[in-house]
Amino acid sequence: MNIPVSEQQDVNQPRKVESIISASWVITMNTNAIVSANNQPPVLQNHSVVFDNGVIVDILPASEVQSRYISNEHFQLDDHVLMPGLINMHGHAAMNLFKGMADDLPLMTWLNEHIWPAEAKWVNDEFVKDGTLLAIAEMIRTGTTFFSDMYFFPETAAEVAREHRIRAQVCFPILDFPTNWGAGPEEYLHKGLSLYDQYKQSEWVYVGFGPHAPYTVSDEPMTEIIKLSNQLGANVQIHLHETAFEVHDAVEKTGKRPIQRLADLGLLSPNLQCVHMANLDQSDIDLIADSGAHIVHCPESNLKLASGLCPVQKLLDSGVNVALGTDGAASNNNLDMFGELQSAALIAKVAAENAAAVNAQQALAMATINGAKALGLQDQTGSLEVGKWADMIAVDLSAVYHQPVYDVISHLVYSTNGSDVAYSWIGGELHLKEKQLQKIDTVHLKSRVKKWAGKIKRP
Ligand SMILES: CSC[C@H]1O[C@@H](n2cnc3c(O)ncnc32)[C@H](O)[C@@H]1O
Ligand SMILES: [Zn+2]
Repeated sequence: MNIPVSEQQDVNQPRKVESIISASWVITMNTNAIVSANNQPPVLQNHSVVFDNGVIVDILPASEVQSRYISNEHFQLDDHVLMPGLINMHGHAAMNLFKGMADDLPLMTWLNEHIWPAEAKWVNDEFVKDGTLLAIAEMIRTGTTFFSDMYFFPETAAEVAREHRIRAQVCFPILDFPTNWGAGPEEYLHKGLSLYDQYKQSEWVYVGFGPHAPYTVSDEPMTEIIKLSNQLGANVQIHLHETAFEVHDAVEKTGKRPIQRLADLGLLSPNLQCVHMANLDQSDIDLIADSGAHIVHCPESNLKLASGLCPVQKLLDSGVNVALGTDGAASNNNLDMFGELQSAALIAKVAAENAAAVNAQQALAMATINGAKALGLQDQTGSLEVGKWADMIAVDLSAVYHQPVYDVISHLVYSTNGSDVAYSWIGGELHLKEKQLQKIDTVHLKSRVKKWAGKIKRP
């Protein structure tokens, strides 16, 4: 191939690139490194990550970067940890507008008596537009670069994510009954498939199927979902085994535990993401492990709604991929993935009656590379590696309350929260700089949200 002389690279000259980020610590979460000696991902001291066209091109000691690369943009982040952006694998973004509306209730009372009536009254296209942007602002501010959503008006959530340049998996809802978004399963599937078509080439928005739960989706639509998702190779996300009531009620009505029913229908596959799984026995774990389906653990929602404890260590020991999600802000009540990964590490110890259960590295993996695996995008995101998207964040450890820093991984899991996130890049685009959102007009957003709050009020 003939390269024009003007474009030829002199091997001795520094290569011109889009951006260079140098930080005191770099945690790559490289998949191979995680399984290296002591299961400890390496912490690279004083390293630089170099990216061009939104993709990582090099990770090297900061002392070598000047001689190899040249860029108009070089961030020198002392006392910061550079790491992969967090992946929030389950939520209902627009529900941010219902935050604090119905607290201290168990799941079915919360849903039947508060949330579903409120959704019937308020949820429309405008609600989803403003609520989703509010959620995106919180997620970017606290370190999330990829989120998964399951809510009504998914075309609006997808558009808000696309417009604001955050990556998203948008699972369109399917239920047996009508809602403000559609008349029933046929219409949900029809609208969802056209949304899938719209984004099938996108590297930012991934459309998946969102059957709400086993107790709201009967066999006929479930079978249709299985057929269509297999044809397309699309992901499916479902709330599953969230409460003991769900499991007992299913056994009483169908003679089967919910996951057994779904297995018999043919839903279990590596394209399936099972959310919650807070009430499991060994037969459930075996079904998941054998199928290659993924689990999305939502520890804070499970605690708040008193749903149960997901046996994360047992699942990991069985070879199941466990990712992490916040669930919606009406059952959490925030979207801070640093808080979530701390909760995940702490609760696992009580659940397993073992302080060594879900150590800091495993918790961090759940919030990064395991999310990417659940999405089927582990070659694109979830760790900092050459050739992957530049989806990354820098966490500021300079505050007095972070001193001393012996082990940055311990700090990130046990003593950091989302407000310590100072920088965020998605596909190399700068979204957060010195803790300030760069692409969202928060003054305008807050005034829109205040208007909603004035109308909705807490009953
Ligand atoms: C089909 S759109 C999403 C639907 O799910 C409701 N929801 C929110 N959190 C939970 C949960 O923890 N379990 C079950 N359903 C949940 C949400 O309000 C929407 O109606
Ligand atoms: Zn949920």
